[in-house]
Amino acid sequence: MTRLSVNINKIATLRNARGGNVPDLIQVAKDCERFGAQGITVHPRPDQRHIRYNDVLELKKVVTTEFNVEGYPTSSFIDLVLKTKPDQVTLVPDPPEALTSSEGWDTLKEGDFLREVISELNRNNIRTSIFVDTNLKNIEHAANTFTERIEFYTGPYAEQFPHHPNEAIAPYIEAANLANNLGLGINAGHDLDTNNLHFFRANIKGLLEVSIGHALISDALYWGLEKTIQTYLAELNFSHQDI
Ligand SMILES: CC(=O)[C@@H](O)[C@H](O)COP(=O)(O)O
Ligand SMILES: NCC(=O)COP(=O)(O)O
Repeated sequence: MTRLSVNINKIATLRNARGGNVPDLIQVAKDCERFGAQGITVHPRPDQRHIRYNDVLELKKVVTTEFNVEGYPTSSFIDLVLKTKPDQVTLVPDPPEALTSSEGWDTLKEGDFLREVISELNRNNIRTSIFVDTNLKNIEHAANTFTERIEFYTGPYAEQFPHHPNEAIAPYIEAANLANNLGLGINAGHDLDTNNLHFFRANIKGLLEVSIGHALISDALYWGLEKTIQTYLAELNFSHQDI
């Protein structure tokens, strides 16, 4: 089964535009779960332009599904997640000024750093996932970092999919096979949407979780949040009633 974790960064972007509490991030997280989401993802960035550190702490109090916090492991991020104790932390190698995530870890070069951070999270019973591209060397070395899971950066897949779907998925199939052989759990995310999700899910063996924000929240403007979440769940091959 592939779980859908809804990334609610964009709800915070909208809220922050006016300085008040509309839309209410906490209520949206609860409603995503009520509509069938099996997880909530947030990615607090250093400038807190969307998710604020306090949001993470408040969300922890209400999220009853899997709570996944993504980010670059600065000392303040590590302090935050140790205090919050989410179900999963996804480590992403974003520089502070990044517009959005656009690459995975170099797991050889950053191996010592990742091992140190992941060991600390493991000691605190927090599952880790690390954001990676499909370079097989990066998958191989990911297995030496003590991480339980990897998250495939699916931006390049999403970009190529409309023109050459088979070419777009090929490196992910190969990387997923290697990850499965190495015993790494597989998550995926970035620019997944209703056009490209089903094909990705159908081709990647052992896909445990997708986290989706930008396209899903944009679709919700037209279809409403409930119908949108139902639609994404259907693309993942199971419906609300089956959960
Ligand atoms: C790791 C990843 O792909 C997502 O967290 C994505 O970067 C969303 O972050 P933004 O909402 O800040 O673009
Ligand atoms: N980990 C990926 C994520 O949470 C959402 O990415 P996107 O759907 O906003 O591109």
